[in-house]
Amino acid sequence: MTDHNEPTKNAEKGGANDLRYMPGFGNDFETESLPGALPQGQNSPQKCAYGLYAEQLSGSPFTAPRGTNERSWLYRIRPSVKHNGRFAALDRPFWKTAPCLNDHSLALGQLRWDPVPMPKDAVDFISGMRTVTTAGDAMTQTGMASHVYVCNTDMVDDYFFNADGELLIVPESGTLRIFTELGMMDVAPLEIALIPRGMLFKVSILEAGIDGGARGYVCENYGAKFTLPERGPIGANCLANPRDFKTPVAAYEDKETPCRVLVKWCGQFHVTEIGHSPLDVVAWHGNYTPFKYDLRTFSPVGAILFDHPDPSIFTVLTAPTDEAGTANVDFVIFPPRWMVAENTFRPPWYHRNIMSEFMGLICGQYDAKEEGFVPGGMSLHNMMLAHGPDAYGFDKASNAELGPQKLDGTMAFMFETRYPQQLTKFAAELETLQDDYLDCWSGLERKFDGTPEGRP
Ligand SMILES: O=C(O)Cc1cc(O)ccc1O
Ligand SMILES: [Fe+2]
Repeated sequence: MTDHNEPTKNAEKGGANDLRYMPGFGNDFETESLPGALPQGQNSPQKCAYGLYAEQLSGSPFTAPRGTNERSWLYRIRPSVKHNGRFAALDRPFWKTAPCLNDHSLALGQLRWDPVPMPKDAVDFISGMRTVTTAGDAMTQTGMASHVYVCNTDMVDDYFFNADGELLIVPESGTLRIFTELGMMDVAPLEIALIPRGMLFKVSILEAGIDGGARGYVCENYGAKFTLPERGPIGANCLANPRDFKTPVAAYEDKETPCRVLVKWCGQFHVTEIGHSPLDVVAWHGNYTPFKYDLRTFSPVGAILFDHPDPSIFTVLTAPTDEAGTANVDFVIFPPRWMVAENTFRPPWYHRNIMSEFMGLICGQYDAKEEGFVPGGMSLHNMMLAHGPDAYGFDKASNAELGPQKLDGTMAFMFETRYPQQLTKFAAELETLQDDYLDCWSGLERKFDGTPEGRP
């Protein structure tokens, strides 16, 4: 078997960062691993070079407006019809799909978990996917799911595509090598990757992290594709800049041995056996592509005089709905930044929100919760359920000296959706669920005593 990835040919496992990428968000890219493999001036010549087959992969309806029309042309050793034989049912009981209602009997409340433990058995990126919440309805292409992946095994002859949505992958421990139809990406903690709906890929562990494996979070977006948020009065720069998104150059496997294609389709899993690798795309062009992005390149804009702005200022990617400003899901980060606001309670305020907030932590501490929210952990503050700083954080921030202060070495994030997030049985029964989470607010005592100063 050979991996072809020009010009760094045969990028072997272990060689992190030797892969090549093309910069830009939503660009029309072109790339070939063999010279002349990509037709010029047309998509579908009578005969393609090297005996390749031409195939279009459409990520939007043919007639979508120009700004949201996404498709790529793939030039491959065999067309995908040769990859999709007769499917058999496959059991992947921990990967759930919306609607998945009443899956547990846990009482309504704010929830927090310590990290998901690594299973003792061999699990790869697909069998190690653990759904925490589902929202909306995949069948109507609305909503999302929040997952955690825990894996300790490479996908070698197994390949996967998800017809139900795109996958936003947020590693927390361990570096992944993601080999997609359009090329290879190495993705480490503090980076994210996006795999478009319907695109085949496999995942191996390039550098092991926790327990000799890898762990992270995934947002499965059933709705409109993630795009960059409008910057409004911020102007043409800052937040996530388009050139920091990286799309892989073409790479292919020439492998004629037994392989399996796994598919998730309307919440069900299916498998078919084939005699070759489906990652056989030698050249491609188009704008329906996977990409990765380094969260350290996000340029935050924030409060430079007083008050705490809404966290939407930290939106990296947004998946819109038809209702203005009402996201199917937003991917928001809380990156290292300077806090300088005067006469201000600087951490997040207490609040209730129509949107439902799933949070994870990649490293460091989160300013509203210095204790109890640890890297690899997660919290769920669902539609209209009150939350905010714990008692310790409130006290500390209410009495802090308000000089310039850098929040450093930290990266939290939020999957925030307009749809209520339904808990799975797995999450409700997870041993790392913190039974005492609500106690973090129990020390918030009455300070009102009828005087303007209140009780200290
Ligand atoms: O709840 C949270 O911790 C996330 C959050 C952060 C913030 O700065 C403002 C609102 C908000 O929901
Ligand atoms: Fe919140």
